[in-house]
Amino acid sequence: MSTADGKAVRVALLGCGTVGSEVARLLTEQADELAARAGAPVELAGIAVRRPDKHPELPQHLLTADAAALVESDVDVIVELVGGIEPVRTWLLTALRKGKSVVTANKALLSEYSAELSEAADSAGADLFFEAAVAGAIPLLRPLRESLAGDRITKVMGIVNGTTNFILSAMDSTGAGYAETLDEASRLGYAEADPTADVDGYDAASKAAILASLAFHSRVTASDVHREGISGVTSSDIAAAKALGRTVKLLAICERVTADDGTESVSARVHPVMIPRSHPLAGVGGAFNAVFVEADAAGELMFYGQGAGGAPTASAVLGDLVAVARNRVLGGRGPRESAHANLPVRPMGQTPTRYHVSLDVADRPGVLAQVAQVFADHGVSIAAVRQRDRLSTASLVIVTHLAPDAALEATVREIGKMDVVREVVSVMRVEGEDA
Ligand SMILES: NC(=O)C1=CN([C@@H]2O[C@H](COP(=O)(O)OP(=O)(O)OC[C@H]3O[C@@H](n4cnc5c(N)ncnc54)[C@H](O)[C@@H]3O)[C@@H](O)[C@H]2O)C=CC1
Ligand SMILES: N[C@@H](CC=O)C(=O)O
Ligand code: NA
Repeated sequence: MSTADGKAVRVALLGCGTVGSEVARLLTEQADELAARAGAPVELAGIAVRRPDKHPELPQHLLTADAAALVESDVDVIVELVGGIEPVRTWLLTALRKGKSVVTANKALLSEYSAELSEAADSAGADLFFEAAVAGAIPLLRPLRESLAGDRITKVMGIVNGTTNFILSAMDSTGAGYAETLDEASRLGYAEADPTADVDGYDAASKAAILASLAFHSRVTASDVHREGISGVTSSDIAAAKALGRTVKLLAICERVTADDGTESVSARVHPVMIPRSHPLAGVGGAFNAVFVEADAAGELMFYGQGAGGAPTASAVLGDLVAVARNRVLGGRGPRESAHANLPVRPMGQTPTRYHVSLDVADRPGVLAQVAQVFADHGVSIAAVRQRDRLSTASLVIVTHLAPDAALEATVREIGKMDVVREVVSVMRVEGEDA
């Protein structure tokens, strides 16, 4: 299997859809360049697809529907671009246990099974690389794992799902409808095979789990991540945000939280937020992704670029493939995963957040005081209040200071039941402003 003797690095490509077809194209078109960079030819030895008869454009002698057999064949590296958990998990474990390296973009799999996959890679001395799994083309996982390995990361926050950002950007700028924008995102190759993974926040939650694990040297799985998608974001929310000079984004937020007694935990969450239109994340449109990283010594860093689509994602896959090939040529392997800190995950209810609450209330003396009292009863401090009168109704906008999320949720629940409250127009968490 070793290629230290200068033999070609033989690659099995599993899946040749939106991303896989671009990987196959780049591997073929840039064969000479890649060989020069890797130190040996990087040879496409086989391509597994569900229906080989549907791919007249691909070299027919390489095609197979039997991915398991291709994994077992004489190949050095598996590039997995099929997606989903099984049978992919079994294929990749088989490959790793036989010492074959793996490059994958499969965040759904990694966010639940990275411990098992990394252990298999470690035991066999193989590489397991997945830069394409988070924020597509943007080099983000390698900087977290390698460049920032000597620093102490405190926060990773950003837009990590292109499909939902594409939809929210369109709703904000043109007022376009939700369904038509989602169809367009699927047509452009941004959405997952089942787009509910995007709109319900599962895809972003998987990415948050991968980011939190790497940033905080701990094991965070997708099921540890608090998840809310964008299907509940209404035109009232967008309008309420606009009226206050804010916009709505779906963010993944991973934080190191230090309790009063000094103990540390990790908070990982995905939900829609209002951010000021002047915030750098507010200007990130379409399927672009952007991620802020805060570290003790480095300060603030921002990573920006194309987070979805065939060619951008293929760029990250090819980068990993060249790294794996180089390691094969030199006879070593790349940096391992580190989960030594083993920090616990903090429940969402105990995570400090801030809320924006927009209400229509009866325009009578004392109503504002009654509403404010409910916040006080739950220990929630108000940062700003704005009131506008409209005939017998007043529109009230309240922004809180930081408070445990459970206290904020309970406050909003109680306010919704008050007689003087005609309608709870919009409730959303706020980020990117001084608390
Ligand atoms: N499309 C995008 O923008 C991005 C996708 N990803 C990830 O990349 C992976 C692939 O995504 P896409 O290319 O969009 O998917 P896709 O649906 O376009 O392609 C999937 C490919 O897998 C093949 N396949 C499915 N079942 C198979 C089986 N049992 N045996 C052999 N081949 C099989 C299909 O024939 C197809 O060629 C997924 O894990 C996805 O989450 C990651 C980042 C961005
Ligand atoms: N469906 C994903 C693709 C990239 O990971 C997205 O929309 O971001
Ligand atoms: Na990336």
